[in-house]
Amino acid sequence: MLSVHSLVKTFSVDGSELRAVDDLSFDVPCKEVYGLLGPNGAGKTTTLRMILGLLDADAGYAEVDGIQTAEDPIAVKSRLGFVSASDGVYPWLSVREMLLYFADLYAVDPHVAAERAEHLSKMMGIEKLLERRAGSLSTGQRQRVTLVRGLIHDPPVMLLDEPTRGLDVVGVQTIFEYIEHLRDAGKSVVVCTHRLDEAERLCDRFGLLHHGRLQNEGSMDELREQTHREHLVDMFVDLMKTEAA
Ligand SMILES: Nc1ncnc2c1ncn2[C@@H]1O[C@H](COP(=O)(O)OP(=O)(O)OP(=O)(O)O)[C@@H](O)[C@H]1O
Repeated sequence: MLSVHSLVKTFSVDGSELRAVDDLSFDVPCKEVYGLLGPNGAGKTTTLRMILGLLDADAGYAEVDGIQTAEDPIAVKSRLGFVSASDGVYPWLSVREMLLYFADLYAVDPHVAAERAEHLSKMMGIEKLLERRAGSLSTGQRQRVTLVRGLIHDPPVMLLDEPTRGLDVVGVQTIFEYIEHLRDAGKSVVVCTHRLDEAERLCDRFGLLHHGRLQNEGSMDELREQTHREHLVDMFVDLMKTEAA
């Protein structure tokens, strides 16, 4: 279970204050896929960075299974998996070496890690790539490897930042199956994406973020009731229009 409580982050930009995340709260229980959605600059990545403990919040906190990021960052990190479209790989390691290296960083028992690497690699269709140098992989292959890497310590909470960016249709389908697997495995999942059509199909609940604030939150049906709009894309256009007016 992931809980975010009244998170605030302000940056100093060109001598003025920019409130990137403004009193943001949301919960993601087990077995739920939560779409944290918003236009460019809405505050999604800043929120993820605070949850991960990579950035200190000015106020508020994130909590994983009852443990606050600021109180015990290592315990929280061990319960979080993070996959971003901009993740790099260690080019000179083989895929297997890299997976086992990450497992070791998370203090996963080597036997468990070896079995998990095999199992997850089969699930994501990368078992034939295990001995390949990571630097020689295509974008889509690399993305699959980072998805496996994010799960190697079996975290209860997964954060996915633009997981389908740069992928072909088969790659996108793989991500969909991966997210279904995460849900079935009882994990709390946060997905940030600009692909609103994909988000509609994938997520159980949504938080629509604009200027660091949650403007609407709920299931698709609840959002429709709140906004009188059928699809996320129209809800977003309305949000942007409010700003322009
Ligand atoms: N280190 C920083 N210093 C100053 N401003 C920052 C910093 N990081 C983010 N910002 C600003 O905070 C705001 C929110 O940025 P953030 O990256 O969280 O948005 P986002 O919703 O992830 O956007 P995108 O969809 O474009 O990735 C933006 O206006 C951005 O310019």
